[in-house]
Amino acid sequence: MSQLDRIKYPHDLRQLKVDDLPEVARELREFIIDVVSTKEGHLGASLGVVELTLALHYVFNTPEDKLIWDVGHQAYGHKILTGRKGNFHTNRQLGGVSGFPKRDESKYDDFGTGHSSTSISAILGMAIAAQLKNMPDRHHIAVIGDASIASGMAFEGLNHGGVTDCNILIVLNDNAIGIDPSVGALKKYLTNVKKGTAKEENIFECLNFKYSGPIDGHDLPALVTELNSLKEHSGPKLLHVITTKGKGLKKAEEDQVTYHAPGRFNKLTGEREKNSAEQFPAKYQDVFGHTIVELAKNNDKIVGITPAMPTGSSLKYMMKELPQRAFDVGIAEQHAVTLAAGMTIEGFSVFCNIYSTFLQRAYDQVIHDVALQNLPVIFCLDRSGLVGEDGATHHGLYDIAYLRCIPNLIIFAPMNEQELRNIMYTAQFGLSHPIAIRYPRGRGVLTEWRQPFEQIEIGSSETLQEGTDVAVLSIGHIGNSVVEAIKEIDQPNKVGHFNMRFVKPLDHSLLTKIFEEYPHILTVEDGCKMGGFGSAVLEYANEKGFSKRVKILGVDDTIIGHGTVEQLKQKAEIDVTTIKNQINSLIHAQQPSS
Ligand SMILES: Cc1ncc(C[n+]2csc(CCOP(=O)(O)OP(=O)(O)O)c2C)c(N)n1
Ligand SMILES: CC(=O)[C@@H](O)[C@H](O)COP(=O)(O)O
Ligand SMILES: [Mg+2]
Repeated sequence: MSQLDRIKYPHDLRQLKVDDLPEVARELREFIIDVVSTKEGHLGASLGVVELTLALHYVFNTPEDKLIWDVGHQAYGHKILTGRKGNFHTNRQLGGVSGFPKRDESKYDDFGTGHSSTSISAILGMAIAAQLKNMPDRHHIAVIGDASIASGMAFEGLNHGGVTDCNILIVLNDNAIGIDPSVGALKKYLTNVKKGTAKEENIFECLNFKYSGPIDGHDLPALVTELNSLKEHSGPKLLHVITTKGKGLKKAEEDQVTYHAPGRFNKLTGEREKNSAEQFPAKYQDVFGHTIVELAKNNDKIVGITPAMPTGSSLKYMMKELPQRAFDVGIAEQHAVTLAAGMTIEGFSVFCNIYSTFLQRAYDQVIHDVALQNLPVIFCLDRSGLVGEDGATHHGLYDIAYLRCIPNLIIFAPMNEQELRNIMYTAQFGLSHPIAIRYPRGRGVLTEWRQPFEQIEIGSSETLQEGTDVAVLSIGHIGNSVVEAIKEIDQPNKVGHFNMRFVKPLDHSLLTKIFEEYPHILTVEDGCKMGGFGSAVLEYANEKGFSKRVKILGVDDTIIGHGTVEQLKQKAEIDVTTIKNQINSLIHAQQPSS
């Protein structure tokens, strides 16, 4: 039995001598590599904090002491040491262990994470509560990365924490990289601290934190000594540790961007599995990434912005080819939106690419800084709909609902790659309103997407087929599932299919015709039902006095967890089979009386 096998919970770890810990670290790293190499997931971040994870659980009395992992993609070691080693092979799979800390999964997961930069506020909340509850001996630790600490919310937490006497320890895990290399003035400052050339005053000390470090985050005895010493100091503290993302797997250390989440790989060599069908259909993100370069080469007013996702959004192509006009602003969604607003005022066509789930953080900026001033920012919302294995924290299910209620905003969802290109082409000339273009994670449907551009009329839909009994109104990529479903039914000529394209403005003349001509109406979307596209159709029908029933297929008012996109679509009942069954049952339903 290995050392690691003997550790079911941190209590077992604490029985070991410090000298035993490096061997546990070796085994833990090997175990993470072993599982992630076949089951996939986030790799580099967890490999980088193996020693830190062991040291924290060794020194502190978890779960009585509170420990929060910012983002949580680096918490695999934590999960394995806290009762989940046996199940870890189910990581990110349907019904299995979540890829992020989750309160209902373990009492060791003190706070649910997934989105970055929340840990300092949350741990401070717990620490203030401990004071109010007269629990002076409890320790409160947040581990946060160098990219995540540069985000506004983290600063807000530090700013507050520094004027308290709370027992909090912020561990800054500095590996100089986020998913892509870290950016910004703080990154430069931290680099100077590491080189020993920072100005006299330490930024964290100025904020009233007891600063210690930088120390080598892979040196277990040093970590244990430092943490034990910090444990004796009450009040706000920050420990700066230097780690290497991907530590222990050569390829992951050498190519940290790819090995953030590398997919399957050979656990001995680190070599990634080759996917022979990698070319077509193209990923939507790449269609965006290549198209913005193509457009920007002919239009010097085009600017691209990403908050810390150059690789995920594929803005990296523009950053390489037109670096003066493509900006990675770090994990700063709020700033990204308002920055875009400012540039738009100066006459630029700004494509602000933000994952649907991360735009949630910049909601007020979308309303206050963009929509109220009717600035024609072009939002590209990647990863809309169900994203799969990242699960609940990352699904882009709410954007239609949260954007639809904002005046001035146009909302468009392409059904395929060409529609994405065409709307980008259309928007670059400057619309009279801001626009949100939502598209999913993954691949489109076309074998040839680089076709000549065509302008799209705002508010126009596309009739894919006319029918007699059921009108299916789809929005975006999920329309392709409707096409498949119609192919599978016995009487396809009874079905009309309309690719609505715009959630806002809706194609009112088409809707009127549909309500007048079709006995049954079905709407299909890959977002939440409440306030979504189907709701918009219903509101229109209600306003115009159409009393026909509208059946809405979308995601119910419930949390959808992790699994493959296909499994989750089935669970949410927006998969091809459900669509087919719904159409069939409407074909066979009685004609409504009005
Ligand atoms: C609000 C938000 N924006 C973007 C992301 C996507 N994201 C996940 S991890 C990550 C980088 C985090 O870097 P860092 O904090 O340095 O941690 P490391 O991966 O280096 O351990 C980013 C940008 C996110 N999870 N949350
Ligand atoms: C942890 C995190 O937020 C990111 O790493 C996210 O998992 C990226 O998602 P994509 O794989 O869809 O780019
Ligand atoms: Mg980092």
